[in-house]
Amino acid sequence: MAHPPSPSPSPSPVSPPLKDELDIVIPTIRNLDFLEMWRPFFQAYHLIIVQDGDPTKTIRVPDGFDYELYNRNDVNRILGPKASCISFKDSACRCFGFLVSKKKYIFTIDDDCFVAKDPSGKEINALAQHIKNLVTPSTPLFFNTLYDPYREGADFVRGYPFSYREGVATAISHGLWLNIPDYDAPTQLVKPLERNTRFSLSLSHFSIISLLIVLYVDAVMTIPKGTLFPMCGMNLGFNRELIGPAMYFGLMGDGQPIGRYDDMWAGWCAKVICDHLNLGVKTGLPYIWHSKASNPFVNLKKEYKGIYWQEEIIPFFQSVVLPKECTTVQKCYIELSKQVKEKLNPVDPYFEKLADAMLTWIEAWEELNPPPQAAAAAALPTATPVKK
Ligand SMILES: O=c1ccn([C@@H]2O[C@H](COP(=O)(O)OP(=O)(O)O[C@H]3O[C@@H](CO)[C@H](O)[C@H]3O)[C@@H](O)[C@H]2O)c(=O)[nH]1
Ligand SMILES: [Mn+2]
Repeated sequence: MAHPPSPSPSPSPVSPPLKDELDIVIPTIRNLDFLEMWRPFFQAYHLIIVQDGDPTKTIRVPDGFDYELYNRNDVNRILGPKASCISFKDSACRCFGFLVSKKKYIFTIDDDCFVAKDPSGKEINALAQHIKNLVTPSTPLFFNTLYDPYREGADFVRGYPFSYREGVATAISHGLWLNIPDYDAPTQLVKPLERNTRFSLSLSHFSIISLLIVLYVDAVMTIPKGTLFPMCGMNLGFNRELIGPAMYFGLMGDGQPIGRYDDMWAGWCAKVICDHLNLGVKTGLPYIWHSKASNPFVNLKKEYKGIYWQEEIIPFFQSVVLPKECTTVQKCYIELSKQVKEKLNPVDPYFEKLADAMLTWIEAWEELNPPPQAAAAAALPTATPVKK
């Protein structure tokens, strides 16, 4: 008789992907009860919480999470005068978490973003999808009409050059949102009730049910080289080793003439640099459920200058040419800062301040993230987080 099959060894518990190579960065002004819903997906990972606003306020973090928390006093203590480049009273403060992290990957999420469900009703593990997006190549050089060719069940279509099929390394994974889409204030004002949901039923005339099938698009696509995009920071993953120094969220909020363009600024700078360094940016899955409709009138006050400035900022980024000597993100960023100062200063003196802050950011980045050989030599003091 054939030997009965030996019982397969009980599968070792699968370790969450990139568990020790990824930090989750959360900017916050409120208690982090939202983490309860994310617990199954986030608990295995280290969190970096950047507390904005009043540092004397205590932020409640649910038990069982491994985290370090930084408030404004910590930012000032760790960066000294360089703290001037980290925004106050704006979600832009999140980039401090990118600075102090020591991991290869970052996932950043807002505290009013919850677990969404896909059309089958299954809960979406947004973190796992970002990881998939980041560890598979991008295709910025030639558009694949079946979108992500590396996805299960897809591939490159006929006519897609084989010489391009290896793709390029993916630097950024940009996720989307159900319920409250990331609209600017004017759009939010004119469409106060619009929700991006799988569907919503509205009864009219008691007999007709109109299904508002709004956008759950089951796709991940690479943003083509040479094309900018509006990067939203609320559901965003990136490879910190590939593009980290470009993920500066600018000077926003308190004391600044503009707010809520932090992620946009970072996205425009990062995309121009990704294009120059042949790195990829993806957008699409995963979706999160965005719950908070921030006050459009307050938002309008913060973002109105950005709404007309961007009509000059976008042509600037579209015209940026980075010299071939710019072979690292830092060199690209320093060159970009020079061009910002020269070409955007006529738009508003704010851009001279922003260009200087971009340089301060790079100095801070290099101080906290020295290249390995320099670190060994200098054994620089690293950030001493509030360990919990
Ligand atoms: O002064 C502040 C205000 C907020 N935060 C934290 O930042 C995120 C986003 O804040 P919130 O969700 O309240 O505001 P939204 O209008 O929905 O944000 C959208 O606009 C972008 C702003 O740049 C943002 O990425 C989008 O989600 C929350 O975690 C707040 O706690 C803060 O740190 N400081
Ligand atoms: Mn929000």
